[in-house]
Amino acid sequence: STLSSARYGKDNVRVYKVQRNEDGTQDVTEMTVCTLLEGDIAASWTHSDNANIVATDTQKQTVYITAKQHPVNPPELFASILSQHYIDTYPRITAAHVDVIVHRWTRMEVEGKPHPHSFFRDGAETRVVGAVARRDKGIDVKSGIKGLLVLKSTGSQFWGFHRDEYTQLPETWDRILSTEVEAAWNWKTFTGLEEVQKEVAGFDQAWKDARRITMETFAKENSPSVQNTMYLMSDQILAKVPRVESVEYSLPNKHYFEIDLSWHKGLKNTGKDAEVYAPQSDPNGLIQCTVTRQ
Ligand SMILES: O=c1[nH]c(=O)c2nn[nH]c2[nH]1
Repeated sequence: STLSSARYGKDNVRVYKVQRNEDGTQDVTEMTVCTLLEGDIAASWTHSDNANIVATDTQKQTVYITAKQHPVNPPELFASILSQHYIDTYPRITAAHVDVIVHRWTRMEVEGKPHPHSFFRDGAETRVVGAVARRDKGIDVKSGIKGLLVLKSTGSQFWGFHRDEYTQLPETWDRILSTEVEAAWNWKTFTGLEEVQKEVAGFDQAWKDARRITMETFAKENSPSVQNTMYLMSDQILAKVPRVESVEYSLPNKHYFEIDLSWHKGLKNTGKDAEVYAPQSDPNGLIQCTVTRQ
């Protein structure tokens, strides 16, 4: 046998960092980090030789120390610093993958004012980042949104699709549309940390733009399909963020089925009379795309 590929590290490293500001307010960041290393490490798999293995526990400690000694925001900067650390520190490591999931702690409004040090978790939505530092090849950064659950009660259609003896789905010009947004945008490779540092303001702006574009397009478009709507979202993000080379969406179609209640005294609850629906846990549609610059 031959070892065709290998990477290893520590997953689910939970990190919280507080920033105590001059004005007495405090900011918090909570993330879950995964680091995976590649390089001249095959001997650990094939010859029980661990000489070049940076232990996963060492990687966990490195996450904590890096979070203490460097900014954790924007997550693209933190992930890039952490991944580049492995290339700079361990000659046998050739690639370091760092994935960061940032959880939401939204500042509370108390008596009409932002509270200096109290926050709440407004949803399972996360901001996600993947950074890969490769020796002598720069740093690739992928930013994204996960778990943003949205629904619209109308303004969604699906008709004109192929019909044959397997097709039961009726065409619709007015349906509920719900999805859990997974979106990502890939940045042009950074030559190194200096170039990442120059983009720091751009990372937060891009995340705000991508999140706004996603929700605005979802809300405003009378969607002819999930496919078309996600393409319009991607196109706008590419137009807004010149340094992004491609945009990816993966959108489950979380169905809400009409319930025919006509068996009960002729109760009308389908078509234009539909008001009570059955939300479906499964199965779900899944629509995916990658859109790149022309
Ligand atoms: O937006 C949609 N796209 C599809 O491909 C599909 N198939 N069934 N329902 C659907 N809705």
